[in-house]
Amino acid sequence: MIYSKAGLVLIAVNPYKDVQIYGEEFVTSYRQKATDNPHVFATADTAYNEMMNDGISQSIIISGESGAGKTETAKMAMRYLAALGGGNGRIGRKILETHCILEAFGNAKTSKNDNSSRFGKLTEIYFTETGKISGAKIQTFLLEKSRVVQLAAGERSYHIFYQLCVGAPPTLREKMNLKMASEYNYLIQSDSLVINGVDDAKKFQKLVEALDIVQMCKEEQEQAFAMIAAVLWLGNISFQSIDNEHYVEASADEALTSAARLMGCTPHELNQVLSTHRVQAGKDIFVKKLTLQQAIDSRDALAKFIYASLFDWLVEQINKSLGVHKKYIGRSISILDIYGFESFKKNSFEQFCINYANERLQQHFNRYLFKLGQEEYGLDGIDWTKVDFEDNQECLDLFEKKPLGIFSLLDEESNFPNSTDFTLANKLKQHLHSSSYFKGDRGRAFSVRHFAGEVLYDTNGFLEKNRDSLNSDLVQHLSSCNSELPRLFAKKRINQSLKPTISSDTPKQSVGTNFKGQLFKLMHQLENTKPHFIRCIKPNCKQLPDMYEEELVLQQLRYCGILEVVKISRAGYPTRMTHLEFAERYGFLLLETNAYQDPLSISVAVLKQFNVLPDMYRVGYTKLYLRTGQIGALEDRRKQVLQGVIQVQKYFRGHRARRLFHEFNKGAKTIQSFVCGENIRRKYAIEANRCSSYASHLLDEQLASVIYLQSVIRGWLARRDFNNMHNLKQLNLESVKCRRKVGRKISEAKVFATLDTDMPHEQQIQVVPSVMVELQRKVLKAEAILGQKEQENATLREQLQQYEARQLEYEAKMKSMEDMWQKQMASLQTSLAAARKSLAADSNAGQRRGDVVSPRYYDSEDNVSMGSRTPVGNMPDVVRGRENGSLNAVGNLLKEFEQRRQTFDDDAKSLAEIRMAQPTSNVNPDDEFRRLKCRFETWKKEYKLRLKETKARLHKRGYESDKTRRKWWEKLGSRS
Ligand SMILES: Nc1ncnc2c1ncn2[C@@H]1O[C@H](COP(=O)(O)OP(=O)(O)OP(=O)(O)O)[C@@H](O)[C@H]1O
Repeated sequence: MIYSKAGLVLIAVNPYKDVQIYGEEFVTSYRQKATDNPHVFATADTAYNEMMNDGISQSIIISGESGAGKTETAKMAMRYLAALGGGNGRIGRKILETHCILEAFGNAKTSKNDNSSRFGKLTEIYFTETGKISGAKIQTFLLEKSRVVQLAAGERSYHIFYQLCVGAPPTLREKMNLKMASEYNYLIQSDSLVINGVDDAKKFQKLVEALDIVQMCKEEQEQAFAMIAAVLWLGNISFQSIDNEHYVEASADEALTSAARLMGCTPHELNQVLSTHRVQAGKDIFVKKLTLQQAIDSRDALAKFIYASLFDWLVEQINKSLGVHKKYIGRSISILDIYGFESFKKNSFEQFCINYANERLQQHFNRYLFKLGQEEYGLDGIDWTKVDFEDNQECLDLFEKKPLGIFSLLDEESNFPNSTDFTLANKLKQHLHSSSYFKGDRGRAFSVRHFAGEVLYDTNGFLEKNRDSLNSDLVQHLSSCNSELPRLFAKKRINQSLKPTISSDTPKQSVGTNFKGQLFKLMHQLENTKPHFIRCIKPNCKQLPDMYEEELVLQQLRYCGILEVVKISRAGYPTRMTHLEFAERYGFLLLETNAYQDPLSISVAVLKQFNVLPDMYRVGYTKLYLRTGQIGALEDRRKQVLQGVIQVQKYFRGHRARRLFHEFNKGAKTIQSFVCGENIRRKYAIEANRCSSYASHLLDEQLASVIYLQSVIRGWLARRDFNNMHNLKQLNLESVKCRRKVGRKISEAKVFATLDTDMPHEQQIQVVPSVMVELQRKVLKAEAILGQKEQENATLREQLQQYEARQLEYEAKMKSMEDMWQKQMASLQTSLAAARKSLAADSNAGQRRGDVVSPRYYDSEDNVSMGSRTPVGNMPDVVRGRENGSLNAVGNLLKEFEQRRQTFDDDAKSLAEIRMAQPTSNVNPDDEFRRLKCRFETWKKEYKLRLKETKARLHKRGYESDKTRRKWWEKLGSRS
């Protein structure tokens, strides 16, 4: 087990081997709280849950010596958080891939750690309200750039140099004129080019993949690799004396041309900037040649500047890729993985800064765990015996105090133009010798008593590194290069130098002051979060598994204050909660909830109910303080009860959901049945409409067929019956005797059947032959048919009688019409005859009197006039001649009358005949009679008119009638 807990601090011992405790099953196990064994996952889980529950940003502060496993632990914590708040998965993966990039460019092999982080790193992971990762931001601190140009024995430069040299594809190698690592001066300073068990080529492939994942385009990747190659080629630039004064210029070789090409300038330009220095004197600018050392420093400064700028640019690109929308920034978990405490044989400015950073972190650790906690006891009225701890405030003062702190003195000395590392060492010794944490040493050295041990520093290079001055010619040169990145780096540097300083008198911020400011900012940031501490312990100095150097471990535990943490945890009350928080969290566990009203009494009642001994907790004015392990029982019970509640809720909700489901299901089915019914009814109505016409047509056809069949069958039956009857008749006639015999035989048989039981049954059947049965059946059938026929006959007879009656009726009508006709004819004839007679008589009288008789108008009532014949014989003779025409006209009328009468008589007779002959004829005699009568009436009217006209004409011609005639007419009138 590599993890253990000391109070609130997780202790992680580096196993230096794969311990198989970081798999998915472990993530799930801690996520589901299936286990609560100390683990980095448990710490990350606590941080995540506290962030989600309390809405407060959290921090996981990982500290320990170099090689103690801080970076690995930070990676595991991030992996767990990525699994918890993976979001869409992409952002989580990106965060994890950043390790690969930053390790390649910011990690190197040191004597303490094969993969030592040479920069500090704070990764802030942002979460949404729902706990999903929304983005991240990486903050880096003070990259050890001296490593680019200077290596200690057994150490390597940054991994990327070796990875590029061995892993770059041929096209890239050709483009950058890349050689093997052993051909570059910067890399061969130490004898260590490879790391055991590490494949740099493979690492390069992984790096390219990671760059792809963080969406760095191939062009940008190539530009970054070109800068790495440029740094390598810069290191290979050599200088040669050009005069007796030892001024130098760069050798015009492959290194110069390659470096110049990669930077986007000419070899001449590069040579100029590396071997000369422009000095401004008033308005004049002088070009000062550089000595060999100055040229080398200039070259190395350029290489360091390019590399450090490239590292910052990479971090910027990564942050862009992990960028998060502002609205999501609110809650975060920050993971701090800062370089661990370092103590080498020779410690330089870098170690000085790194160890100062560790002092700051230790101070944060002490403040949170010892100072604040113990102060709080006093303020909250808890009886507490103070636990002593190693407070590093004095050590920090040694670094930070103004004006006599190391940083202030360093800055002061850095600003003196004639100062050297010696003058600096002397100054420090002079001003700080009274501090118990400072000790001056021989020559340029001094030592500081850090919380983790005493470290001897060599001030060699302190001033130069603190100044970090870059020849403005170099910056100018970079800004005029054709390549994009050198121009960008120069621009940034120019912008930084243009930034206003605190006052115009104060010089540009030194590296030390800048770093101090960065750390202050970092601490302020961490103070706004709830910290979770992880202390990494290095089990041995040989980086070997299963090797435990007790002394080394104890030293680390002691130095970082773990023993005090344990002491405080045991004596103190690490769990603290306000009364309200406690009552809200555990109050529901009380059996009698109504008995207590205020949070304090609820809290105390809960503690009593769970038998927490009075020694195990303290009640403060505002908070409850519990000893280690006491809250566990309460938490367990709470978890148990909550699980029970959830279980009950689950069943209740399940039941309610099921009931609702059944109700909805029933309702849905009812609606469905209605809808289905309605649909089917509608369909049926449509179908029925469509079929009914077809069915009726079919029915008609079937009916016709049935009738036809019936008629055929009936016809056949009638014919068969007729034939049977006919045959029967024949049979009757021919076999009267036979029948008599048969009848006798039957009666005999019947007698025998009744009397003679001896006679066999077969014989009895023979005696009643089938003929008899058949005959009887036929007789019955014939009788039935006969009855039917008789019925039909009776119907026909009845119909005949009806026809006859109607015929008689018609005949009677005809007769009466004929009679009337005859009468009218007779009357007309009589009228005409009388008219003729009277005309004749008038004619004779006229002859006798010799005067003219003027014609007279007849009465319009012709039927009256027709009742008598005109007395033609009485017509006067004198006018007879003239009257011949009139007589002719009368004759014509008479003739016409005769003809017409004949015609009407004929028509009437023929109609009567038709009626008699064809009672069912199409011709309707009644209608025909009516039409005939109509015709006759029309003709009669016309005829009367003409008769009247004729009379008038006669009268006009002066054919005066005499009294007789007038009398005749009057007689006619009286008769009517
Ligand atoms: N949990 C672990 N399991 C297995 N190996 C580990 C673990 N932690 C650390 N190591 C091993 O120890 C080495 C050093 O760890 P790491 O780089 O994390 O140390 P560090 O404290 O970050 O050092 P530095 O301060 O120098 O960066 C790793 O390369 C790895 O081989």
